[in-house]
Amino acid sequence: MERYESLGLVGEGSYGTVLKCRHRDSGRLVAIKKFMDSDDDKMVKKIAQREIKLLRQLRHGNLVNLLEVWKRRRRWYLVFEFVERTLLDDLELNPSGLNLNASRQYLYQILRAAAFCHQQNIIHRDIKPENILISQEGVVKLCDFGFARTMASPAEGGVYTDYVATRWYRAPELLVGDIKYGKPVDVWAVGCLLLEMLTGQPLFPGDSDLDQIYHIVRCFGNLTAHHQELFYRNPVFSGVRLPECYGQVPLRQRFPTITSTAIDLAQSCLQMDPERRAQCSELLEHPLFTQDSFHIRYLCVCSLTDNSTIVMNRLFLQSN
Ligand SMILES: Nc1ncnc2c1ncn2[C@@H]1O[C@H](COP(=O)(O)OP(=O)(O)OP(=O)(O)O)[C@@H](O)[C@H]1O
Repeated sequence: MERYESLGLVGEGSYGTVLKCRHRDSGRLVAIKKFMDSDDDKMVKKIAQREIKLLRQLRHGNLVNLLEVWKRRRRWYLVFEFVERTLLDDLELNPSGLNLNASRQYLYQILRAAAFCHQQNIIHRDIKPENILISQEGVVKLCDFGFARTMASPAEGGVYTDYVATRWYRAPELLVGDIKYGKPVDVWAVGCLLLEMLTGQPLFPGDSDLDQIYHIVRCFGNLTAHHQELFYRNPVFSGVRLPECYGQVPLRQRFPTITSTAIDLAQSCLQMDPERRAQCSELLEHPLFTQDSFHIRYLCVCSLTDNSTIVMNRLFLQSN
């Protein structure tokens, strides 16, 4: 840590803090994620080790780049390239939403990041505005792999038992407690993000898990039969009835001014049945990105970092 000068706190998460720092020799700006004491707390240890393992495996222009890792006095330190702001900052500056071009440029890169993770059989499980970093050049970098994990193997029964995802972006299968979920949970979160970018407001701002289900049911109608069954079997909801939905308000009716192409993409993400949700790789081919004025240009600027191992890709975007 002596090699870095701290420039202040940029983030505080459940398992530690993130500091903006400058490398004293090179002057390079970095973000250092300092985990809490990991020897006392098993959860912190698990999250830190999982994040390190996955980040070492994941190198992509739209994922935050891990530069260095060390452990000192029972704490893990993760050094990342520094990225100027988050999508949450942009949304706070634009309370009535971002314009269509900005939204789809961000969305395209979020989908590239998620498609890459999915290709590697990794589910992010916590896609939300705070975890979308945006550089000065408009390059999106997905961060926070503390909850991400590799797909459960058939030997594990394809099941996951740990708790995931910030409530507002949580898919129906997670809300009812399905332990056999998969990549579609990230696709659901992406659908919520798209509409939040276009309106400036969270799509389903539930204040409890039950309220979250209510928001979803009010928009899309009843949960699937399988999810209803899981809900009634889940001890967390014992004695509770599923919200009855009178007067459904579909997306097109709720957002009449949003272009139908964007609504169509959101609908493909927000299918109640995870099996019916589109895959990220398919969504990259959606007309929202292939039609008229959307043009994306990649320029790969490759530069070797201090330890000569990491190649940084820069992505420049241009919209005509
Ligand atoms: N590389 C980076 N550059 C700039 N800021 C960053 C970087 N990485 C993280 N941050 C900031 O720090 C915040 C917390 O980071 P991160 O989500 O990785 O930590 P966490 O402890 O896992 O948080 P959470 O409790 O939300 O899971 C981010 O929301 C972002 O504002």
